[in-house]
Amino acid sequence: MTETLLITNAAQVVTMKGHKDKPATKDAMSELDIIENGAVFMENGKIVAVGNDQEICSAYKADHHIDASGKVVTPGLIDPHTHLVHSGTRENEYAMRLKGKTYMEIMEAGGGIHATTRATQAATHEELYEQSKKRLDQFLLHGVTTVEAKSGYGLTLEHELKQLEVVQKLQQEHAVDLISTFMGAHAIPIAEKEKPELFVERVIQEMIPEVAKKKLASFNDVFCERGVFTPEQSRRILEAGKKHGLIPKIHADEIEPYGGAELAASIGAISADHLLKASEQGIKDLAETGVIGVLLPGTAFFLMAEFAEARKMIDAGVAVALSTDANPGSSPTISLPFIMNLGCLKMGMTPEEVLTATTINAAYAIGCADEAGSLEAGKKADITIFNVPNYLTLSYQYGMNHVDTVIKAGKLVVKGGQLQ
Ligand SMILES: N=CN[C@@H](CCC(=O)O)C(=O)O
Ligand SMILES: [Zn+2]
Repeated sequence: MTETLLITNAAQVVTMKGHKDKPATKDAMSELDIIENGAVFMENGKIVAVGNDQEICSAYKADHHIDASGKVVTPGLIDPHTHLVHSGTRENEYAMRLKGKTYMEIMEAGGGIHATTRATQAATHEELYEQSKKRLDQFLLHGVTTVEAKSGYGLTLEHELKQLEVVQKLQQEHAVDLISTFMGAHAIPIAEKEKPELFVERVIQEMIPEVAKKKLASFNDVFCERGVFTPEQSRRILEAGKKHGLIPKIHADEIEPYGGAELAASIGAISADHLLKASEQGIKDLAETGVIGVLLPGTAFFLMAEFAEARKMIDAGVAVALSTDANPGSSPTISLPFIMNLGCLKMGMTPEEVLTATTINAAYAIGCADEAGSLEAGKKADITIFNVPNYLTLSYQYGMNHVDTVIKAGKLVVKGGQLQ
């Protein structure tokens, strides 16, 4: 039986169309394709037509209607970098940092990622599932319909698989679409601190082949940072992933310039993430090779660090995407709309650019732009309706949740700001 739904009378429909083959760069990041007094018709979970209200309403009849008068319709937002599946919180470390300890000092003393690894290792599959499901519900309530999720708090084959299996189960059972990334190289376990090479070999020989065999991830990510994985170790881990069909991603140049952006460009990564301290050469390399810069301003905000140079990157031709980096240590938030505020206020981006960075460019950063990230015929009917009169208000009023309605694959999943 066909299921049809029509959104009518929207103050603005932001389609984001026109970025078919590649992410938006430079001026194209400001091309939103806005339809005033717009409408969207969808059938069986897919978008059929987007256009002016009168045209669409006279051409299509639907079983269900949503009146979007006075509201803004956008593609469902996409978060391309999260550490969704984990156990526990680290507010104690937050208090330590407020007194002057640094993120890396806390990690070197056995806290940080190690603390969350202990908690995640101790948690059962069911416990991790329940905690992560609650976070996904919150993402949905904030207008996000696709979320990338990394492992990396297991650090043994058994516990990395456990995290990835939770992602897989959530993908099957939750409305939000999940894209899975293996990140066994998130930290060197404390017990192996003196023999990092043994751990690198274990990631390469033991973990990557098993993750690939079980088809539990699409991407392979490494924390390339002084005191964690060197550029040379990172390269080996990412090359090994490539041999098993895992596409490289890199946590690059977060704390200091370390050649992460350069490595991302030379190895053909789909994205380089963080980039707070990316070098001039690194930015140039990303632009030339088309590696997407996934910027995480919530992390700079929460770690009280300098923000990534988004303006410089966009002007240099880097395709920029934005993400929450949702995790318990460096960015405990799920609010992608707040990240949009930070993009404008702290990184020199425009309201148009932050919308591009959380829709179509975010989709490209996790390889799903063929079916998400814009409102175009044939794509999944993933749609967010904001209770604001125009898109500018989204990045103007900050720290507020304006989400009214979310439609996922043609189904109403949030109505009046409430989960259905
Ligand atoms: N920097 C490395 N990984 C995460 C933080 C993980 C944590 O602190 O638990 C990040 O992207 O910020
Ligand atoms: Zn991260």
